[in-house]
Amino acid sequence: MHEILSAARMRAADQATIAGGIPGIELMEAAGRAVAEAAKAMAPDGLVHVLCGPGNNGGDGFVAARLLAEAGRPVSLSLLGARDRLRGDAALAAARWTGPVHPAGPDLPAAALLIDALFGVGLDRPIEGLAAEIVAAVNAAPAPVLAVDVPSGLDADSGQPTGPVIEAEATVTFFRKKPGHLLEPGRSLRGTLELAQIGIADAVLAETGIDGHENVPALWARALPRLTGAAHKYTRGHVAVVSGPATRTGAARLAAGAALRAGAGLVTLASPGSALLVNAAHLTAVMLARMDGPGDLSALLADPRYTAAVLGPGMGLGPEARALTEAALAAPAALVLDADALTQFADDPDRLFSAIAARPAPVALTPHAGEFARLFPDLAKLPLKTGRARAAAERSGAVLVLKGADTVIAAPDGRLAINANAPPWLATAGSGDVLAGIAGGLLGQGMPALEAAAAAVWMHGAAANEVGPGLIAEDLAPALRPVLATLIDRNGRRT
Ligand SMILES: NC(=O)C1=CN([C@@H]2O[C@H](COP(=O)(O)OP(=O)(O)OC[C@H]3O[C@@H](n4cnc5c(N)ncnc54)[C@H](OP(=O)(O)O)[C@@H]3O)[C@@H](O)[C@H]2O)[C@@H](O)CC1
Ligand SMILES: [K+]
Repeated sequence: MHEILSAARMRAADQATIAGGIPGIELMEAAGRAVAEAAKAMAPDGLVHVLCGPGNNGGDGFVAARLLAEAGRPVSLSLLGARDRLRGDAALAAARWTGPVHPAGPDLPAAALLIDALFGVGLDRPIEGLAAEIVAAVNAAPAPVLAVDVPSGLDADSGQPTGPVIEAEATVTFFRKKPGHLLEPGRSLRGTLELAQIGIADAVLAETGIDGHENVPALWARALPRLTGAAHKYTRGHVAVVSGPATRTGAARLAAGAALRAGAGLVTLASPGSALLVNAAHLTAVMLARMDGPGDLSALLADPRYTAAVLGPGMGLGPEARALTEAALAAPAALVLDADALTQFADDPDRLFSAIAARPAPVALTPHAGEFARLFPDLAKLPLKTGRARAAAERSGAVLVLKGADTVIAAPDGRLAINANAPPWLATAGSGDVLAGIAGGLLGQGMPALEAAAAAVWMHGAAANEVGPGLIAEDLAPALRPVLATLIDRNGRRT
């Protein structure tokens, strides 16, 4: 249920189902029924006004209107375009509606609920003219809006509005979610999301292919590190985190604390001598090692007990900092490269990618949009965030975590997950440092790279939801405890 389908793949799934012998009108009846049920739950009484468009999205609206009326609800319906121009299943659905069909316009009745069945995945250009006036009127109306499939005006693949767009309280979509339900601003515009099954068999996915998955624990829970009775701290991995200079140490400490909370057995902060005292003053369970330059870091990481290293948070730019990252790339440990450790390669991204290709252990890159554009200037122009992440993972040979409110995680082999559990209060100073630390902690326990990165992003969002508004980055690592408790039981077994 967590696969994601583009608009084109969703159309292919509809068509394959219809070709397999299930009439399209049956799918539409099921879709309309799901919308009618959602409408009843949202507005238990009062008038429901259904706005129907000229295609099959409008057809779903006709079905929902009929079923609500049959259930005794007051319903009114308006249609954008002429009734005699409806085609196929939409025409069939309209023929079963016996109530009046009003011409759609910006004058809306005082309703308890508005159903937006104007445009679905068939939208292929910006909404304008009369339809745009209707969208504005719907958004200004006091009644909540239930969108059919996608809020009208939203591009189902990118999550971007194509122009005027409906702001919905809730959306009912069919068979599988579309990327635009999870990518911002689509995720905000669709309100709460309900996924309804309408008679399309799961087996059709083998034919259509998928565009990725929603990032949910089912994707990676089985790859979580397993704690056995025989576990001791040395079997749980040892993570090195590279500290910045004396005036910029907090970011690395945030990452180190998060790596420990994520389950790494040992975490060592590799600190320049000049920053040892300030780091020492703040550390307890995290250990401290003096590291004055790339030679020291190479010597430290040559010890195979170091299973992962995290570089970037607070690290700084310039040749010395870059030499540290080069040293880590040449070491055997798995790596998380974040922030400055990425920007260090802006002048020569191919140097980073060839170093990644030459090392056996995995690398996760965790850029935000700005850092991404420095490493992948051409890919940053691709229209879809999913396409940007996928292409960058393929080029770099690393697991790519393209951060944001809608973080996309992609592997070089094409696997991709869109994360959708991050609350807005996670956008705060130091939040990214904690994410890098969680990813390092999971990689250090031997979790495969895509799974570790996806799990880290999800846990980060879940921890932020535990904390709630007012969160500061220091709150995140402690909040991993209740999050981990939902994933790993007291016997160390994955739940
Ligand atoms: N049997 C099935 O397949 C099932 C489909 N299902 C449902 O169908 C939906 C997809 O239906 P769809 O493909 O007919 O497209 P839809 O979103 O209704 O819009 C296309 C219409 O709008 C028009 N148009 C487009 N853009 C426009 C614009 N900016 N401004 C103005 N007009 C514009 C375009 O006309 P055009 O002018 O381009 O000829 C066309 O008439 C899907 O989201 C789901 O809800 C479910 O019931 C399950 C079974
Ligand atoms: K719609």
